[in-house]
Formats: sequence, C-alpha cells, structure tokens
Amino acid sequence: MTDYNLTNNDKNVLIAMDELSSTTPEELAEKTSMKVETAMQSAFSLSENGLTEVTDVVTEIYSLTSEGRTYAEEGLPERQIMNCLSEPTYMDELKEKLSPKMVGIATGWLRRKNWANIEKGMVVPTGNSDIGEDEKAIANFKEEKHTLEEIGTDQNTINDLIKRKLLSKTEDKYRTVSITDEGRQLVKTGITIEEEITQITSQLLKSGDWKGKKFRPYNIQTPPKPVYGAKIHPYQRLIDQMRQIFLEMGFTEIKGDVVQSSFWNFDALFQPQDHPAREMQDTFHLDTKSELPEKYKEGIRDMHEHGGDLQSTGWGGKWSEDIAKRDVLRTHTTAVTIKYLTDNPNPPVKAFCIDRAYRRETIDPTHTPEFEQLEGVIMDENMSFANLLGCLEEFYHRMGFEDVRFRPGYFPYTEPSVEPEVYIEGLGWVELGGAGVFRKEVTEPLGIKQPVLAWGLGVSRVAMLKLGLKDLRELYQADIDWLRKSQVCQLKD
Ligand SMILES: N[C@@H](Cc1ccccc1)C(=O)O
Repeated sequence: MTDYNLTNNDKNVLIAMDELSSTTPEELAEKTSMKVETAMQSAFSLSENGLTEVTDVVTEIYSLTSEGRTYAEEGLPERQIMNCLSEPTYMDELKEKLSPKMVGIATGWLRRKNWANIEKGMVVPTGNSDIGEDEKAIANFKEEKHTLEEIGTDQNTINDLIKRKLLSKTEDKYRTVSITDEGRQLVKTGITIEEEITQITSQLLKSGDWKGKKFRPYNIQTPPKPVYGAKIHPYQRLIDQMRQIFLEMGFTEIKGDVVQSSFWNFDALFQPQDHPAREMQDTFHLDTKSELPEKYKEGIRDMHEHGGDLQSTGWGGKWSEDIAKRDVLRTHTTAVTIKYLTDNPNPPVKAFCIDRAYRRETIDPTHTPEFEQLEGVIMDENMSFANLLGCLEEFYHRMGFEDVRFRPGYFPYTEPSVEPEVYIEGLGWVELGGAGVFRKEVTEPLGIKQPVLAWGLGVSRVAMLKLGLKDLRELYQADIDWLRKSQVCQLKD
C-alpha cells in the first residue's frame, strides 16, 4: 500500500470526509472539531495525494434592479403600452395615460421587437406581440436572487436585461471538499490514529514518557498568518513620488491658500469675468471678499478691458472690481503659482505645487469635487515651448510612462496650449492635464518679463493608472483590505 505519510489531522479529516462525501470547509471543521484553516490545510494536503478534491465554485447570481422589480410586477413599458393599444393611437394620448418617460422608453423597444411602428406621431400595432423570453425571465423572479438555471432562460436574454439595467449580476464563490475513490479505499483498509507528541513539556522529559512515542513532525508548509506592516497610503506615496521627481529636477515646492480671491484664481490669469468656469455651478463661491492688490489691479483691469499696452484687444466690456474681490475655493493650483511668480519676478524661477483644488463636480467614478493637481512653472530667459514639452516628458518618463504625447489644447492664459497624454496598454491615450506658455496678457500686468512655462497636471488620474483603479473614489476611502495589500514597491522583472 502506498505510504501517504498522513498526520493525525489528515487522518481525522479523511475519516470525516468518508461520512460527509462532499462538504463545505465550515461543515468539515465542525465535524472534525478543528479550526477551518487547520481542517482545510489537511484537505489540501490530502488532495495532493489524490485522496480528496478541493473545488472552487463560482456561480453567477442575478437579481432584479428596482426598475426591474417594478416591471416584473407591472410589465415592461412596451407591454404596458401594448395593453392599451387596440388600434393606432397618438403618442400624446399614450403619454397622458402612461407617463411620458414610460412611453419614451417603450417606443424604441416596440420597434425593435416589431410590435408596433411609429407613423406620423402615432403608434401603430403590427398585430404581433407574443410574450418574449425577457418577459418570462423577469416574471420568473420569485425570490431576490437566482442563478441562470433557476430563471430558466438563455444567457443572451439575461445579458440584454442587464444592458437594460433591469437585472444586476453578482458572483457567489464557495469551496467544496469531496473524497475520492482512492480516499474511500484508504479509509476502508483502516486508518489508525496513533498518539503523537505535539509539544515537549518538562513533565514529559522528567517522567521519560516520551520514550518510544511518535513526535509530530514540524510542518513547514503551514501557512502563517499574514503580517501587514504599517505603511503610507498608496495615494500619498504616489504624491510623494511626484514631489520627489520635481525636487530632483531642481524645482522648489510652494504652497498657497485654499481660499483665493477671484482675482488670483481667474482675473490675474486673464480669464474673462463672464467665463463659464466662473459660474456658480462650476465653482465653489464663498460669502467673503478679499481686497485687491493696489499695485496690479489697474493693470489687470486695462488688460481685460482693452488689452493694456499690448497689441491685444482684451476681452472688451467693463471689468468689475467687485467680481474680482469675491472669494472662491481655488479651482486650480494655478492661482498659487501665478501669485508666487508675481511675488518673485526675478528669473530663474522653477517652482511646483502639489495640492488640492475644488470644483463643483457631480461625483462619479472619474470626478470628485476635491482633487489634487500638480502645478508647475519655469520662468527664465529664452525658455521655449520645446523646453516645456521636454520637461513634462521627462517627468512622465520618471513616473514610468514610456509613451507621452501632446495634443493641442486651449486655456485662456496660455498660448500655445497643450494637453499631455500617456499611452496605457488596454486603455489607449489618456489625457492628464494642461500646459502651455503664459500669454503676455497674463505676465505683462504682473511685471513678469521672461517667458513662463506652466502646467497643471491631474494627480488622481495618474494614481488610478498606477494603482489600477477603475473608480477614483477608492483613493479617498479607507478600505483597509486594499490598503494592507497594496504594494509598497514593485520589483521590475
Ligand atoms: N489650470 C489648468 C491647467 C493648466 C495649468 C497651467 C497652464 C495651462 C493649463 C486646469 O486646471 O485644467
């Protein structure tokens, strides 16, 4: 007979499996009075000897969405329409009977299913409206959740219902252990559980009782409990990495106020006072106001109204001091760099600011009202557009993005303007922010004489790409499991 070299635990598990035949880890643990991990460890080592089998089962489970539930009771919109459509009927009439929304949804499906046509604002039934697989499927939903077999329909119908957002899919994962014929055979031939010493005590040594006994071998296969060291949040780690790159490239880090006057956030950047970005729906406006800098306010006003002394027309109209005074939560960190340049007009200046900005965004997987930007400026004699592209390309290379390109962009304060993009396998070109050379309309009234290269890059986008996230909100959630398992560093292969 093969010598399996089984431990007592293994033997106990095998004997239990002989009775259970096939079971879950929890049931096995209960039966053997072991911990789930210990029982499973034996189950795995038995399976290596062909005595048991451990299988992971994944089942797809479907449930009705709330919309789906409503239709399961009341019928699909196209069915509800068909029920009050004995003859051609005006769409408006139907909208009165059912809701306009319902009619809107239904008409597309009526045509698709060839139940009715729309002719001159009328819904004309074709005479054919047999109950479809999709209707049967949702009507079959008695309980909350069902597998494909339980619903009793085909995968295509299910997929269509998911696309219609009437069903949602989740996966149910579980593990089973079963005994093999070989395992049963072994139990039949008899398994003896020998007493074995698991721990040497002083008692055993003194009494000499250990003599002739079997010692449990030290098992180096036992999986240890994972130990998670304390570490810096992955997002913070990436921010630090970006900061480090700019420091290494010779930049100075600067900080600025979160609350800025519209003057520094918009006007100083030659953003017209009727620019849509300044509207209530895009910007967080505060009740407070700030004094305008005496030294620059007239210059900025002249620039906005008629282009100052430049060969520029400005934006025309009247520039309002009152609008410029209104405080906002900074909508970009460009407010910080422009102020810094104004206070430090002597070249060379190489500064960056990596910090939070605020915009009224509806929260979704790629937008949050608070987000980080990586802002930077270079001011020096003879700085050119090519230097700007070179600098940004260098930054992205150092972040590990190999392919970088620039698409033309538009910002009121830069000319030329570009939007840097990096290439991501599987995603294509991903846009990462804006950059450009500050216009004379910006630099002139602030007393800045040299060309200024400027950029404002998205930080969270980079983090999503680097951390492989599909939803930006994950960056701000304390998902302890994700944090624990996040890698501190990656080894290159
Ligand atoms: N401020 C711009 C980015 C930008 C900064 C500097 C120059 C050009 C563009 C934004 O938030 O999108």
